[in-house]
Amino acid sequence: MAQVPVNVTVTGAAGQIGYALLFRIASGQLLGPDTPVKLRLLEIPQAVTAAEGTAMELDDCAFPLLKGIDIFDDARQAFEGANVALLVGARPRSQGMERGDLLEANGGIFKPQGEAINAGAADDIRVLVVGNPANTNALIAQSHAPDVPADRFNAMTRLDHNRALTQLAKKVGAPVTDIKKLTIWGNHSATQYPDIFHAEVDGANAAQRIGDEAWLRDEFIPTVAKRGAAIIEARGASSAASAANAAIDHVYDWVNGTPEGDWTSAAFPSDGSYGVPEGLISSFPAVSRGGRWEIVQNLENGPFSRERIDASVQELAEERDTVRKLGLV
Ligand SMILES: NC(=O)C1=CN([C@@H]2O[C@H](COP(=O)(O)OP(=O)(O)OC[C@H]3O[C@@H](n4cnc5c(N)ncnc54)[C@H](O)[C@@H]3O)[C@@H](O)[C@H]2O)C=CC1
Ligand SMILES: O=C([O-])CC(=O)C(=O)O
Repeated sequence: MAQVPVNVTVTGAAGQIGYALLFRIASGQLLGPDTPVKLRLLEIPQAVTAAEGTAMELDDCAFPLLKGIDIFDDARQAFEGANVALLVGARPRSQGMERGDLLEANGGIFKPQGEAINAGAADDIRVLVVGNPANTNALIAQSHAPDVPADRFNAMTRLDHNRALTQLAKKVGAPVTDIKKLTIWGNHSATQYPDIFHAEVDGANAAQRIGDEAWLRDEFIPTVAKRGAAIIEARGASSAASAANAAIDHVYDWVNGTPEGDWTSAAFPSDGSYGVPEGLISSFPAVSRGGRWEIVQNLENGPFSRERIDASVQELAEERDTVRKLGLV
């Protein structure tokens, strides 16, 4: 029997990540090679024509799995019947903008989008927020969708995870496929904590194999945490293809499950595990089973890790307090 297409809504569809993402979704890489998709693109009115241009190119690829493309400048329409929503469009930080201003500006985007998801998305909706500040934008959207289970709102830390995989693989001279059980904890920001204490290189503990805390503290962690800024510096624009790739990885694993014997990193509402206050959308070591994320439990975190997890979680709590004061959550 022919499968019913999955509705995938993408916001910021005419942006750089959108351009790198849409062709991969349409070719089957988001949900798998047997799942037909319909794209629902949301843009601001000024960028609708650009989105139409991308839609023309998508048509010109004749992707067998692509069963339709609709373009909207209205969130209610764009999220109608959505099964998967990738919230990429966001207000970038402009010069002189304080963090509070940025959070407020993004509240104007993510609050109505959360309401629109609540009003019209499909019962199985899964939302991944990519637009920065991703964790708190996800919290804003989630808090305006009271009828949707909170754990359907995720923020993306998979790009940080993938960055950490490659940095560690290069250090030990192993292929990335030999690295398992890495974790990004906390916020998708410079306070994030990439943790290799539980990671394995071809089955051996990574931290013990490297045995060099100075490298960990002074090279690995800052390289991963500040990679976004380094890309902006080098490229003159923020990461786009790698961000799109991470969004594909995140949703693919969420829907299809993570491989046995490994875990990944994803940000979703805390259940209080590892001392992260309940409800904060924080990154955890996570496996996906039956279409739901589960936090990997019972990892022992020493003082080096604890201090860094706490600092990033503290930043998330401060962002939550700021948006609370603004009446956004
Ligand atoms: N979580 C992560 O790991 C990463 C997050 N990002 C973030 O992703 C976001 C998008 O990045 P780019 O595609 O490079 O930006 P971009 O500026 O090229 O594209 C953003 C698009 O969003 C659209 N947009 C703005 N407000 C909208 C709204 N209310 N509804 C629908 N569309 C709207 C804009 O018109 C624009 O086309 C940024 O916030 C960036 O910081 C980027 C890289 C990694
Ligand atoms: O800072 C940005 O806009 C880009 C970003 O999140 C990243 O590359 O991790």
